[in-house]
Amino acid sequence: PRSNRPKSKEHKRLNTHRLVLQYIVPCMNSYGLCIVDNFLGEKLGDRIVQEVRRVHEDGSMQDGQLACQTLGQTKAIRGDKIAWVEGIETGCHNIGVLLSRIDKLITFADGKLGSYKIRGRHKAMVACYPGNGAGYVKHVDNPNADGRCVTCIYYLNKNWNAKEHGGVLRIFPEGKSYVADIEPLFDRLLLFWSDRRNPHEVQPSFATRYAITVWYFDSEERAEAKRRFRDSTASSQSSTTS
Ligand SMILES: Cc1cc(NC(=O)CCC(=O)O)nc(C)c1Br
Ligand SMILES: [Fe+3]
Repeated sequence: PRSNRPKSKEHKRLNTHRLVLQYIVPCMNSYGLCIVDNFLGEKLGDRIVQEVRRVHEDGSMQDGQLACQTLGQTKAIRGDKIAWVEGIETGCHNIGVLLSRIDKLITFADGKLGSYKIRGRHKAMVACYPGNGAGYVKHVDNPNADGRCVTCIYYLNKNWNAKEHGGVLRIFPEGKSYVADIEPLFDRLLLFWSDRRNPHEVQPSFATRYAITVWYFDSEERAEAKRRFRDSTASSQSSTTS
């Protein structure tokens, strides 16, 4: 049947173009966040879930670094375990395909997402909330102009029921009277501005909750952040040597 006929390359390219220009760009510029459901389709989505499960079961995930230093009950602050993945490691091929598909979206959108010029990104952060009721305290991804401009999160959780499992990502768009409650649903891609416009939290999760996050850099802000970092380390070295 036509439905599973392989889409021509050109056909797929036009689909991406339309998705970006008619939906993602206007949505980001109006609301500062955007949800794309059924991003890759079930087959590829399933393969990515399998790879993430193996990364988790191989024990290659470490406890996420603390969102803020609190003595004693550190576990209560960060329950998620994370692993940094480029997508070229053995057994991570499909995670690599996901990253190249998100890269294509961002490249198509370049120049139209705010006034950002995006020329690079972080490695992907594969995260797992173990479902013990842990979540993630409210925070801003990039509060001090470290260069990150867009946060992209790909969710991998089939049959997720927020009533029962919690794990909702709640975004508090700055200056708005509403909050955005986003369920971490399978094959869902979420994009939002990484700066103070989008404080967010993960509500307590009561089932295993997987997500893959990539942060894209604005070239100017990133270069400036590197300059500031170089100056600060240089000055601290000079003060120690003097
Ligand atoms: C390590 C780290 C994780 C996160 N994750 C979330 O905000 C959760 C998003 C979701 O899974 O819905 N954010 C920051 C700023 C750092 Br750093
Ligand atoms: Fe975050």
